[in-house]
Amino acid sequence: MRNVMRRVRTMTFTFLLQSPPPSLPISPSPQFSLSSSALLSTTAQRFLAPSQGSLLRSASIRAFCTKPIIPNMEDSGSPLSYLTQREAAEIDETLMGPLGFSVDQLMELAGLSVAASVSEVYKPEEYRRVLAICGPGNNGGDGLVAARHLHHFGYKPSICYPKRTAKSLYTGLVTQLESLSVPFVSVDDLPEDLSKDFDVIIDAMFGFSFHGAPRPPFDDLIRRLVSLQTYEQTLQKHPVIVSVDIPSGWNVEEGDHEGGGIKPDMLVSLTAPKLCAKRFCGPHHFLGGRFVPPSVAEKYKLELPSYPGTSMCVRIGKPPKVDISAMRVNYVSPELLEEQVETDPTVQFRKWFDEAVASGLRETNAMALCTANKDKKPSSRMVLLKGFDENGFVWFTNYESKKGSELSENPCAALLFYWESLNRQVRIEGPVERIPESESENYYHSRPRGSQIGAIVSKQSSVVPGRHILYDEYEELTKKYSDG
Ligand SMILES: NC(=O)C1=CN([C@@H]2O[C@H](COP(=O)(O)OP(=O)(O)OC[C@H]3O[C@@H](n4cnc5c(N)ncnc54)[C@H](OP(=O)(O)O)[C@@H]3O)[C@@H](O)[C@H]2O)[C@@H](O)CC1
Ligand SMILES: Cc1cc2nc3c(=O)[nH]c(=O)nc-3n(C[C@H](O)[C@H](O)[C@H](O)COP(=O)(O)O)c2cc1C
Ligand SMILES: Cc1ncc(COP(=O)(O)O)c(C=O)c1O
Ligand SMILES: [K+]
Repeated sequence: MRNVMRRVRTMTFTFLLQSPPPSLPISPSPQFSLSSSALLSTTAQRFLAPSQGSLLRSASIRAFCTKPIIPNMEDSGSPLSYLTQREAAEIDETLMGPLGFSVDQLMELAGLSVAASVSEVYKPEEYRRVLAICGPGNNGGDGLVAARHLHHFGYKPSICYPKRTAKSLYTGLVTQLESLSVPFVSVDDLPEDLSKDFDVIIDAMFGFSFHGAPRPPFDDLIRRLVSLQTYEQTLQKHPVIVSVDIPSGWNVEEGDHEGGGIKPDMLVSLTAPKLCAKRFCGPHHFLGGRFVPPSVAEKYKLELPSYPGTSMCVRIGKPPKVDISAMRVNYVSPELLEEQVETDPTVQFRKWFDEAVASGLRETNAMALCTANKDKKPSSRMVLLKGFDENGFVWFTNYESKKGSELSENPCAALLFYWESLNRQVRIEGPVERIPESESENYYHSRPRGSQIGAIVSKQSSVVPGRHILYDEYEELTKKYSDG
């Protein structure tokens, strides 16, 4: 039997509620309040002062730098097709002619793709206030639909729709938004500086039928979006601009050929990117409009990425380069006070575990298991917690794996749970022992057949000569034990 149980006898527990101030000073400062974080150590049977906890953390941030061995990662940039203005219009006609789509359908899917792209990058907790600036054509319609979906996704949209189209499709979209109490703001009522009132601006003024130079009032609105870029240098956070299909004011094929146009942070190309998208330099280029039938793709020789799972959008182009040192989250957590915490850490763990399960977290029982070999060289990996009580925490693994042999050499481990949406982590440290073989057997037999066979086939931590070896052995064992 390869999959067997381990139990860690608990020696140290640490319950940590994460709510530090945005930046952690290296030494304690008056900024630290008692509620900023709390650590509970049962080994010492006392609580560390919150500032001590934060200080430890900030000190360790500066103290350690590991040099991992990083494999060479090739850029897997796949070819992409770009449409001319004429091709875009032709595809539109084909979809709504011989292919039987209605404009309402396509607009709904386009607007949903825009909302999905926005919510993939700009989370409502941080980018709640959305302004959709909608033009007179279908691009404007996409903006109206996107705003409705964003409302349902938890954003707070407002609409600027200065040139309304009298067709029932558009009046319907307006009615739908009004029924959600989404405010419509006139150009005159919009602040000159849009940076204070909005976190996201959806640019849905013009799409692929744009020509010439923008006419009023859109020229002025585009100017306001351009001027946001000059605020960028002075303000820490400025509203992000999300352009629908075409950055408004850009030539559909040549892009921002005169310079001085808007520079969106996100472009959501619909159906396929238009030629101007080659000039897009922002960090987030997405494709939406998951409705292209194969005949259209073949006719226009469209090379498009496939959409993942059930998603309405897919990122195209390289993911943005991030400044890792600037990545941070503002933790907003309730206080964790000594008197709120159970004296028995197992009881406290049960409480937090149940809350994590109730909050809908996936794989609440996934935990990092850290071991070290006899030379004190540490290693870690995820395993699943399969039970716990006052005697310890139990998981299954393979005795012959790396972790298995490390635990034989050095029967001590650290476990770590991180429940991100709750801002909580639990650290557990202690000696490890094998649980009785009968318990292992019972658990093994409770597993699904596929997992049982998989565990036998998998020689954990060893090099696999090829995928087929695993498949073949899996097949063989499935046949061998077909009688149950
Ligand atoms: N299958 C697809 O591909 C799908 C396409 N979809 C969406 O449709 C978009 C194309 O829509 P569209 O054809 O209605 O054109 P769009 O660009 O929104 O605006 C035309 C309006 O703008 C006006 N206008 C033009 N120039 C101007 C100027 N300089 N200054 C001022 N106004 C100007 C023009 O007025 P006109 O000049 O004709 O008087 C007209 O009123 C496309 O990009 C995508 O977002 C999705 O919904 C579904 C799937
Ligand atoms: C979420 C998750 C849960 C896992 N659970 C287990 C587990 O319960 N037992 C196990 O042996 N491996 C589990 N694995 C695989 C291990 O992380 C690891 O890849 C494997 O056990 C080999 O580790 P080692 O070479 O360090 O011994 C899990 C992986 C993930 C991502
Ligand atoms: C290698 C390995 N073993 C065991 C498990 C846990 O499986 P089970 O829930 O059947 O014990 C996992 C889960 O991801 C795993 O990846
Ligand atoms: K646009």
